[in-house]
Amino acid sequence: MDVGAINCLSYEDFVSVFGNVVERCPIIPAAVWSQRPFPSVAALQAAIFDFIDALPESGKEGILRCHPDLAGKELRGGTLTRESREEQGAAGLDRMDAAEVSRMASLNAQYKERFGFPFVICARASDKAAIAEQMCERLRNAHAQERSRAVEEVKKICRLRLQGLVLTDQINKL
Ligand SMILES: NC(=O)N[C@H]1NC(=O)NC1=O
Repeated sequence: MDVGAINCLSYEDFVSVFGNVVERCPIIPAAVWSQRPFPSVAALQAAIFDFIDALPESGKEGILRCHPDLAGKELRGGTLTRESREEQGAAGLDRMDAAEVSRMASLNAQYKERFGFPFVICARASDKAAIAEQMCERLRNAHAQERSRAVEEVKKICRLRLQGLVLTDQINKL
């Protein structure tokens, strides 16, 4: 799909195509649809990022709370979104031994206890060993610093999901 086709979408179709570029937050594409026509796919992405940046801190934390745990019960139960399942699979999180699963569960729990939202990282840009390391490291961050770090990861995930949905020639480049 190119930017011309994107600009022709009804809001129902737009939300159906872009509804999960931010995990389980279809309100974001539903909100930015009214800014069309977008001059480029990069402009669509910028509108999504601006919407996120304009949210109060509680709204940003709300977005983080829409993310499933990494290697958590949703992965085991098969209830992840398609995008999340593919990303967690790409990082090898669906192929962990019992010790790795239990370490990840303990880090997820410590992180949630400390910050009140789940650990979020762009799994496609990482792997299971690096993710566990990052969890340990980021657990030491201050709350506000960690919230903005996690939102940056949401944007990385969004960029890759958008890329997967659009053509990547000049005008559509991100
Ligand atoms: N918790 C978390 O980071 N979840 C996500 N990361 C990612 O790349 N896809 C997700 O669903």
